[in-house]
Amino acid sequence: MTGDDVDGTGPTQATPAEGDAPTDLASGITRRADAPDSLLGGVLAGRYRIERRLGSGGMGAVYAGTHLMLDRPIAVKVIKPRFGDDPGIAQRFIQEARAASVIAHAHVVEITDFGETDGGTAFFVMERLEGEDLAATVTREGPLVWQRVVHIGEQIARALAAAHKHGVVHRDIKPANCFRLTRDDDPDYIKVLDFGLAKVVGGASRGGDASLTQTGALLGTPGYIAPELYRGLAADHRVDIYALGALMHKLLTGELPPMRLGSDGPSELALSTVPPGLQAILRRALADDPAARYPTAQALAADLRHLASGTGVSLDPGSTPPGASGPILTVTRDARGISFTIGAPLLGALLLGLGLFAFFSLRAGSLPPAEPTGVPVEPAHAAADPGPPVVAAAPASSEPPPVPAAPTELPPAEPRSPTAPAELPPAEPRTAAATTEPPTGADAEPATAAAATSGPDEPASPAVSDLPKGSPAAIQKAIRRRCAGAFGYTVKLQWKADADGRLIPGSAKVLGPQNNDAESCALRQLVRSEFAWTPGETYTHAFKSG
Ligand SMILES: Nc1ncnc2c1ncn2[C@@H]1O[C@H](COP(=O)(O)OP(=O)(O)OP(=O)(O)O)[C@@H](O)[C@H]1O
Repeated sequence: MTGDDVDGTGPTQATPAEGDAPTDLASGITRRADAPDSLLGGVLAGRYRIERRLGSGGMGAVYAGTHLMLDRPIAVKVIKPRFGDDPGIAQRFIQEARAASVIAHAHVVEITDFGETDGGTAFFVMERLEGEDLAATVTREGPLVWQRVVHIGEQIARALAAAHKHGVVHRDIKPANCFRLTRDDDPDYIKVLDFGLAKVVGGASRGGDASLTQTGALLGTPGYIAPELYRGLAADHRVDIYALGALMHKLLTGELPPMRLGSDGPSELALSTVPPGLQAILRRALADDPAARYPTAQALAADLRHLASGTGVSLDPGSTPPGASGPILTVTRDARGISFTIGAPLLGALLLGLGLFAFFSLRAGSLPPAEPTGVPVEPAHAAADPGPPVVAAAPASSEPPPVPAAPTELPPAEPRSPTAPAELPPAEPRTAAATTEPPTGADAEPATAAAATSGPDEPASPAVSDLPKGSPAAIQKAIRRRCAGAFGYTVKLQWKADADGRLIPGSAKVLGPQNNDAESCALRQLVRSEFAWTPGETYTHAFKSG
């Protein structure tokens, strides 16, 4: 919930012409009535006055309004016009709103109404919250003290536990979808937003009448997506547990989890001020193998509660904190916190073709195959490839997961990334060294600053206009900042971008023998970066630092 406009159109604050009478949008069939900005000043469904726009995200815009009869503040999420061309999207939007509305939990935003205008614009009505989302909090305040993170994490875990009991998997847990408000003197009271809505967007992007049962896409926000989804394996509610682990990591360190929570990883340093009990919780939530993860959000909430109350963390017997099996993947994400989807067949072909998941395959040899448990999220490749998954699914956990009330499935999707425009040049390996565009990730700094740090050893720059957001120069800047003390010679890096312009996990490598701390540090910074590049590009970059 960043409020950023992912379409690049910018949040519009248009108001109706002066003197305009309120429009009853429930009876309005015209496109004008359904265009989001024309909602301002109107009355939706005969009872909700729409007053101002709070922000917009990937699938819709959110407006502040008032329930006219009850004189009560409300917020309305209205589907975006571009989804209006999909005949099924409004139906799915409402289905998800209906599913989310039954969760009824203190830490889940309350959905009080939903519907569709005659013009086909779907909407749902929520309680209006006063505060900000956690993305805004961490951007403004930086890393939070661990006690706050434990408190916040426990509330989200409880919300997830309630949702999972109803068969609802969130699929897009991230700071932007967790709203922070003050309640009963608690300034960190959390309400989770947008349950199940990632699924709706995924189904929409194929166009036509995609149904809830269609599969074939990987949904979520890079950095928060569980490894089993990347592998195209059967997945379940534990993808939410992984995402919550990533969210807590982000709140604690300001960064997404590294590729692995190895003993010498940068995250170890980042987490060094965190109590060992919390580190163990994070490793277990972020376990690469879902079976090593918390089996339920309830179990995660219980451990967070134990930690908060000083009674220690009660890890299940036999479930080793998965320090050696921490998250393998950290994937780039857009700095504006925008969700996107990756077409799984394409991703799979890339990964297989390039051999980038050799590491996964090696690890998978030690994993016994098993059926997924709990609320299923269908594998990303299911529609395109009905054969067995490349890597065995995780074994069932010792603790029974909640019984799903209504299994949810993953609909197909196309990338939502705004950073992969169609007009970008075709993919061809190249070397890049400078940019005039600002990087888009957490390490973002002004391009001029990045360019200023470009050393004499950098390869010749291509046409500046060719360079995408998140250039090698920006990477260099970020790496220098993080690893500067260890450098003193030339480091050569290579990495590849996927079809959405995101770094392909495992593609980043140091050219030549990687045998020292500086190279390791540079590599880690690269794979943890949140930049985006031209889709399909291979990049090589050499620079001197120190
Ligand atoms: N119930 C609510 N009460 C108050 N403000 C809200 C509520 N729901 C959302 N908002 C505000 O509306 C803004 C836009 O919400 P929206 O869900 O469209 O953003 P997003 O999470 O970035 O989008 P998406 O999840 O679709 O990618 C949020 O940043 C938040 O400030």
